[in-house]
Amino acid sequence: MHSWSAPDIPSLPGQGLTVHLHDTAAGALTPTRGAEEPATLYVCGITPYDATHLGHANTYVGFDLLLRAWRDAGRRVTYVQNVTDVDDPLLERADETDVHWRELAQSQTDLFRSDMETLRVVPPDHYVGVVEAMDLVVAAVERMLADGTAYRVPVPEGAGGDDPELGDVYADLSADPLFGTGAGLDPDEMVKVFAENGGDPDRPGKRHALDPLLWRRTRHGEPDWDGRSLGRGRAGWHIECSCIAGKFLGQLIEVQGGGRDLVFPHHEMSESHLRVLRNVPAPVMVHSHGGMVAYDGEKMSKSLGNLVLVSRLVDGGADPMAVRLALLGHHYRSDWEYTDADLGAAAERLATWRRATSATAGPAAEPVLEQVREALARDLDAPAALAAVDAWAARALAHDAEQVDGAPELVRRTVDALLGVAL
Ligand SMILES: Nc1ncnc2c1ncn2[C@@H]1O[C@H](COS(=O)(=O)NC(=O)[C@@H](N)CS)[C@@H](O)[C@H]1O
Ligand SMILES: [Zn+2]
Repeated sequence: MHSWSAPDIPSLPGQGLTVHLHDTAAGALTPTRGAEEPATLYVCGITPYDATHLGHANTYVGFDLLLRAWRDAGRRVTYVQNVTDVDDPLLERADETDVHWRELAQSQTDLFRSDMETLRVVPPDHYVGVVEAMDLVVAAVERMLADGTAYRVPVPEGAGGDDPELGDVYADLSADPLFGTGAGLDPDEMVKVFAENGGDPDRPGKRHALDPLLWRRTRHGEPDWDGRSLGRGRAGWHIECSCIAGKFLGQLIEVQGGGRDLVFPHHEMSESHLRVLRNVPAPVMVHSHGGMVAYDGEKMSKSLGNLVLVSRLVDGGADPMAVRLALLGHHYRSDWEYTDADLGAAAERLATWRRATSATAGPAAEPVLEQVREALARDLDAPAALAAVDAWAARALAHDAEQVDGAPELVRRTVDALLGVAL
């Protein structure tokens, strides 16, 4: 699947610092690797409907900072993102809105791509839909059945499909002694959160309540794919990301990223499947999660319908760079409530920065570059980076500092390359 066109990233003098990121599993700041190591990043992509709300955008702009900081630090990055272009919630939404699920997925993925371009988010090197990756999932699930780390559960009576005795396939989590060590939840909480996020802890025939679905056999009226020895059906949610990340990122996923709502069950399960398939204890080095964006007092989400869409803001006249700055004004890991005032304040900041960098001379810019680099290296502290640029702009507009030729141009390049904001 094609991704989207990449924004220019201007070069900067010198080189960025080693990026430290908060690791959800360790609960601590963790250094990512040095310039000599190729960087591998997996960020879970959208389930394509109601795209692109500010919650989605908050997450992808957040990891865009990581990608930009890594490149500034001289690292070669391989970035992979999936699209969950078939899944229960997508099929439900397609039914509700009487749109064919393929059409819904296609149009919403197109809208997402154009929103990412509008926000100047650097595209992934591999943008992969689960539909096009179905064979990867079939091969992985056949392996797990052969290794005894997965098992079949009979399909409910009358669910439809050929040879129902083949059954759905579940992962046997007891094959992974490290399961659950990432999320920091006790067993009861895990069962509760699992059930709230598409899990089926009470399904008869399962060995353990938390065992996740790997392969769902054909059901009446649902799309299905050739599962070879599994029988026709479709991929489970978590194994999809294990397979797509595993295929393109080789032995180590340096950063597995997403919003905090993916910590459990999704990222815990995806990593568990990779441990079992690869027989390694730590397929993921840093577990990185962004905060939740709310609106009208509730987490912005499809089901609640309290969505603020990037495209609607921009169609309404908002400068995309003001939208991006509104997001950058909040630390990527913080939960926050979007208000229209956020956009207003960001538009003002944008106008101030544009005014301050329109001159040919201004206060020295090297300190700003250094402060922005330090801020991003410290767990992508965008608010601190914005404050450093604010301070420079105030001095530039007050004309109370030495006037260095070309300084405004270096500030423009710094803000563009590291924050993705075109002035
Ligand atoms: N309100 C929100 N605030 C911040 N991030 C959000 C919000 N809602 C969703 N996200 C993030 O946006 C990304 C896409 O979410 S999604 O469309 O529901 N799709 C999925 O979670 C799956 N396709 C991942 S494989 C995820 O990383 C999710 O954590
Ligand atoms: Zn995922």
